[in-house]
Amino acid sequence: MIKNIALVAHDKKKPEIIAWAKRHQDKLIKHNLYGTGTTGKLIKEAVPGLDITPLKSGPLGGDQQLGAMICEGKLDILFFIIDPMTPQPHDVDIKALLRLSTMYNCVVACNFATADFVIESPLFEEPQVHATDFSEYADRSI
Ligand SMILES: O=C(CO)COP(=O)(O)O
Repeated sequence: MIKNIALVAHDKKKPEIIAWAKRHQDKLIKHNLYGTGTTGKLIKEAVPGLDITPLKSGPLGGDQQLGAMICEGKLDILFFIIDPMTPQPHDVDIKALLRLSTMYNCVVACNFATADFVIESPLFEEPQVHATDFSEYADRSI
């Protein structure tokens, strides 16, 4: 089952996500890949086999673009490697992205331990089963 997958890492985590993507390229290559601008560009340069569609850079709206994809059901898995020790100018966008991922039951990995679990899971190749139940928001327009 082909999935839509996003790869994102904060600056200090970029060398690690490049190495991680290289290590898992045989699995990633079978899916539609997206990345925030800088992360996507760096992975594409380092791992030319991976055809990543670049969005805007995170601080310039890329995180928001991913949030919009999640709302529209266009993203299945988000590898979002966060640097917890560096303040980010777009902290509100990061929070918004994590909130929407939670809301829409999108699979999210914020560190490499979880990223490994997700990519090694037998469910990685299976159709997504956890649709969000919006019945409690029936009074809202969805
Ligand atoms: O800031 C980011 C995620 O919050 C990542 O953006 P870049 O990939 O453009 O550096």
